[in-house]
Amino acid sequence: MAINPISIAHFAETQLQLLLREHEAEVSSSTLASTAASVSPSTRRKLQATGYALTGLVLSQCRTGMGGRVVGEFVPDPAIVSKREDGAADGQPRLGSHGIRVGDVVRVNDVSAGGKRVGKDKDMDKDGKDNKGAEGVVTRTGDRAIWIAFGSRGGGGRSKEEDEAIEELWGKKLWAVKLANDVTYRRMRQTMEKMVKMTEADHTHFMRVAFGHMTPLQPDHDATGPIEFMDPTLNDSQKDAIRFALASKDISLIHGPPGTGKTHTLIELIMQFVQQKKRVLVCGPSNVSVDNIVERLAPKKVPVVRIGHPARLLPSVLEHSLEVLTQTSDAGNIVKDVRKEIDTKQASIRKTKSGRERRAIYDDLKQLRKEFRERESKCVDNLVRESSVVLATLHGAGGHQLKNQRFDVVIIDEASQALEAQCWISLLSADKVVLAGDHLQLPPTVKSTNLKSKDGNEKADKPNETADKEILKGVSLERTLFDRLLSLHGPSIKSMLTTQYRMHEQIMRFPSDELYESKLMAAESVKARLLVDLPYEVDGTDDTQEPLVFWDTQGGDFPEQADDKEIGNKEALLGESKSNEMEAMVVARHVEKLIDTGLKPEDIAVITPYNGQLALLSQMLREKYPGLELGSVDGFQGREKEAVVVSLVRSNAEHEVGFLGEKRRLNVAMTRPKRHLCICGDSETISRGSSFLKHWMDYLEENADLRYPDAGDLL
Ligand SMILES: Nc1ncnc2c1ncn2[C@@H]1O[C@H](COP(=O)(O)OP(=O)(O)OP(=O)(O)O)[C@@H](O)[C@H]1O
Repeated sequence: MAINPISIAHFAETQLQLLLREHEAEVSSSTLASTAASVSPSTRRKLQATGYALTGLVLSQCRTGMGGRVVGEFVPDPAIVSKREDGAADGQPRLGSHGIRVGDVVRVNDVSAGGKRVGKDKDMDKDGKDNKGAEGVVTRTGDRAIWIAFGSRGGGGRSKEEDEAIEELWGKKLWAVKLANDVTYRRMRQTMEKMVKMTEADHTHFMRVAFGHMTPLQPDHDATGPIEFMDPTLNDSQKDAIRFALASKDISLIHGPPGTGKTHTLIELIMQFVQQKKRVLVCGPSNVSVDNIVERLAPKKVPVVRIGHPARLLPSVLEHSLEVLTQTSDAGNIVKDVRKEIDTKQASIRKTKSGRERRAIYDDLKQLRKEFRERESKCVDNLVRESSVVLATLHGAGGHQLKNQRFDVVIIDEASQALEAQCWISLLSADKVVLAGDHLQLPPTVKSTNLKSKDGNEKADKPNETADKEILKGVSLERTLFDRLLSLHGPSIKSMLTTQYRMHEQIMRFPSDELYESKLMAAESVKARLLVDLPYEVDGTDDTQEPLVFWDTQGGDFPEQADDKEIGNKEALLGESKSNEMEAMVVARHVEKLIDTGLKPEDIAVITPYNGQLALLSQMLREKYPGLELGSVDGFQGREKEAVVVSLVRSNAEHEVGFLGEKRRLNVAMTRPKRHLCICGDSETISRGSSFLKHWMDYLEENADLRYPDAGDLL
């Protein structure tokens, strides 16, 4: 029987519209929108100062790197350096300070490419040729040089235009500018376009279930038989989740509340699939989420291959990267010779003056490259086919390496942090999916809409008749696949991990009761841990022997301030920011007292939902305690610390709580600490925000060590 079916084509069309709007919002909020080829020297310097550019470069050498990409080495322009006199004592010129990092996509351009030229030929050089520079990915940065890999498609698949663009850089004064990386957007768009075009007959069983045309099939436990777990440390809820995911015929969700060992569980699940001779594609929304799994899987000796640009991978997982395997494995030998030949030819272009000879070399190169592509694609295909486990980011799964590859199952970690369209990039290649995540923490950041809803997750976990309508109205990109499936099919498609290995029981109790149906249990090893029990010397004080402290600033002496000034780019997303200077002083004093006990600043995090407050707290604390971590609540998702101090900021006569009303944000804030959580806020204002906030304030009043700061004392 069908339940609230959603038309797949209509869904994809709506997503396309929403994605377009999101992309436009992203581009327009990006400083880089205005930095096409031509900018003035002062803008270039400004861009360097704000971390977006690196000026005063020349190309010093080129070689063919991994995947047949050309890697250019860029060094400071000797002319500029001698003028600036900032060469090092050893006479080697150094790059100025800049914010370009490994993995950034950059465009390298001739400084004279634009400048004063304006109007329609601003991107043209003197010959009227298009002069957009060369785009690449930063592979390494050093004091004296920066290395950039060119060739977007890799695999020697550079086009003639790309080659020429690189050639053009020789002998020129250059600068590099960071570009917005729109690969993710492009791949989502392609996937949605594909889904729009599908006919009914193209829809797999799994797709029909995902859109409510069919109900999920019953899990088949008989088919999987008795399971022998390899990891002896797994707890019962983890084992149940693994059994459930193995037996599922189409969709299963692993719901992992904070600290419950989602990744730990996924590693065993992957191993079990491998033992059953299944091919598994493992994805996550970020490179870090994927590398985290590669690192933990690698010691298990299963053949794994990680797809992705080597510059963006953790060094520890490089040996499993497809591009490295293409070179180091036996299969890789067949491409080596051709690459050498390409290198030699490439180098000879520079020595050739005559245009005719150059053209001849380009023709040869074209042939060689074709050969390279064919051989490499065969090699890549073999390597991918021979691997039981392929790992990639969700958008990486849309790359050419996985074209036409089918998998028995796709596993997506941190699925509740991915846009649904992003998930579908990987999902079209399999008939079964396992999603791991927690829909009660924050969804991915979306710029084109605002996360200000007061009851962001009110509907989660309940079959929701209006889910389909909502999507068709195009209300939200923030609704994740994880959340939508749960609403569509109800909790029978999920299995929840219930033992958490992070928080003291008293820190865990409120989120467990309020959001996780009181199902969370604190593992024996963590339930009673206090700061004073840390393995290094910490004095026993009111703070270090107390898991939960509430500094209640009620009474009107700790009022918030509206912060109109721009503090960071995120302001556009967060709206006008707020701060609270008096409350910041309470936070600072608490931090000082903790550090006075011997607690290391590295073991403390101060987090707040408001950027205005973050800026204020940074001014007060950053210099004094460099090891202390200061951040936004949103940015701290997925992290943990021994002690966490949360500054709630809001304190006003109108009882406005703004986006404290989003309980997923508060859930993230209160579930980061292991041994000590200190909340600073005005219970009067906050308890009027929502029933959730009221319950929280009541809980803190009853269970926390309640303290009332004296404003006079602080001043
Ligand atoms: N069955 C277990 N027995 C003992 N420790 C465990 C078990 N499962 C997980 N842990 C520990 O719990 C911590 C969190 O586990 P893991 O890193 O797998 O979780 P995660 O899914 O990445 O994070 P989170 O659960 O916070 O989303 C780790 O320190 C891990 O060693």
